Amino acid sequence: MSRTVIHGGLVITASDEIHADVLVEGGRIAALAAPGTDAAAGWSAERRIDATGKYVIPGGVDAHTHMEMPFGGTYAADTFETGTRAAAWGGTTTIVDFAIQSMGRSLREGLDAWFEKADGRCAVDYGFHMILSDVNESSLKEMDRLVAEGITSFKLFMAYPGVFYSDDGQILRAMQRASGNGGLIMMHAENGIAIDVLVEQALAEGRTDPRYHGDVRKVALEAEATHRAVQLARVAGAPLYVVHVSADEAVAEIAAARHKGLPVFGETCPQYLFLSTDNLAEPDFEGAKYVCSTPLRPREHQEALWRGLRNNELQVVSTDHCPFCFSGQKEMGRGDFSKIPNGMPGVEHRMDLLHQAVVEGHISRRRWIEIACAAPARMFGLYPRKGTIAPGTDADIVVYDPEAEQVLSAETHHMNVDYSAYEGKRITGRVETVLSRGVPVIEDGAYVGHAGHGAYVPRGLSQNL
Ligand SMILES: NC(=O)NCCC(=O)O
Ligand SMILES: [Zn+2]
Ligand SMILES: [Zn+2]
Repeated sequence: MSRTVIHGGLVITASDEIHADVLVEGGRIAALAAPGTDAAAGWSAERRIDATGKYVIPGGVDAHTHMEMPFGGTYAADTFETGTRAAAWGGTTTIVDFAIQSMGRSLREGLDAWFEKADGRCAVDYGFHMILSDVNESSLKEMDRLVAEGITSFKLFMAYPGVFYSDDGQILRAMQRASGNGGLIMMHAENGIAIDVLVEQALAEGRTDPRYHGDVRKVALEAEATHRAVQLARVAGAPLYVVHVSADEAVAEIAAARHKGLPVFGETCPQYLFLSTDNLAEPDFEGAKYVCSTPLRPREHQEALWRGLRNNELQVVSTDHCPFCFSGQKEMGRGDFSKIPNGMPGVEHRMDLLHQAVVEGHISRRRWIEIACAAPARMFGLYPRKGTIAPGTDADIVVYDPEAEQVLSAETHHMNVDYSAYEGKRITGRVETVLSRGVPVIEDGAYVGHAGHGAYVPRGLSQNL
């Protein structure tokens, strides 16, 4: 069994910061010992990593990605191969992607298609959620079987009528089913019926630029849908996880539900924490790069999101990585913002952007690891195998240099997309080494992994409840 020692670093988990030497045996962490143990005892190992002055942190868990997702007549530009490689570059060692049930088809067909896309192609480990597009008696029954197989979370949409949309009755039925089988309902909370009216009116009045995408997807319509989702979950007796929360009033809805003791959880994404409607308003159609749903909000919303993350009103930061190239894909919406494919790239930058948030004082180091590693792992039934550093857990480990300086750019990123949403942004901190189940994937600033190393991980029930 191959052995690796990481010595001299500061091991940071969601609960502790300790200077320790870490021994990896095969794919697992075998021991943590006082600093200097390795030097004194001479642990036998094939590989020694000097982490002096560096952080030793769990690999990131990104619980919201869309590799090769079909949307608006095109596909998200990252494949499982390119997207998981980019994830590895950024210190993320597990993704949970969304398999999609097509209208009129079974969950199984959708799931099989996603297994086919991912199998043998991933650089790091992966699991699946299931998007329910067609809630009916048979798909409800299938939910039970999927939960038993390790697909333990289901996304429903209150937006996108005619595509992914479920009405309140369908949502209630799915939540009731989840309350019986232990599954977790993830909600895209925007009132899509009302939004479509506003889209139609905007286009009829000649308001066609990307910034109107943000205008029509009103804060009130995110807050209203969030409130409705909470009440439906309450009636069903089911837990609820609200994805990509962007608006202060939606955070308030989640906080109010949690205050009442309801099992309601919230996720936000780096784009809502670092970008704003100013980006959507960039001239020459450049705003299209920032079209995603829920939309970017005015800067004032960011403080509520940071506060929510600090106070545990929001538990997780995922990327909602869903990249479309500016050229040829985002451009499909020139003259009609509603035809711009929704989604932004980000899987590579989440750990760095959140470290920047530590540097800027928004969150503590341990909260960084909680929201990016431990909480998503617990929320989606992967903990403690993923999301922490402890004996017996998978050796998904990042050696992170907190002093290194870097500038994010499309010139240097590894995502398969022709722009960076963070072009020119300076970051203090950088991933130096990444191990996935003990195997080096990033070493000395080079990718040393391979497609197919990443394994499918069936998940348990959510442990956050
Ligand atoms: N978020 C987004 O704009 N695209 C991906 C699909 C979704 O998460 O709703
Ligand atoms: Zn969504
Ligand atoms: Zn998404």
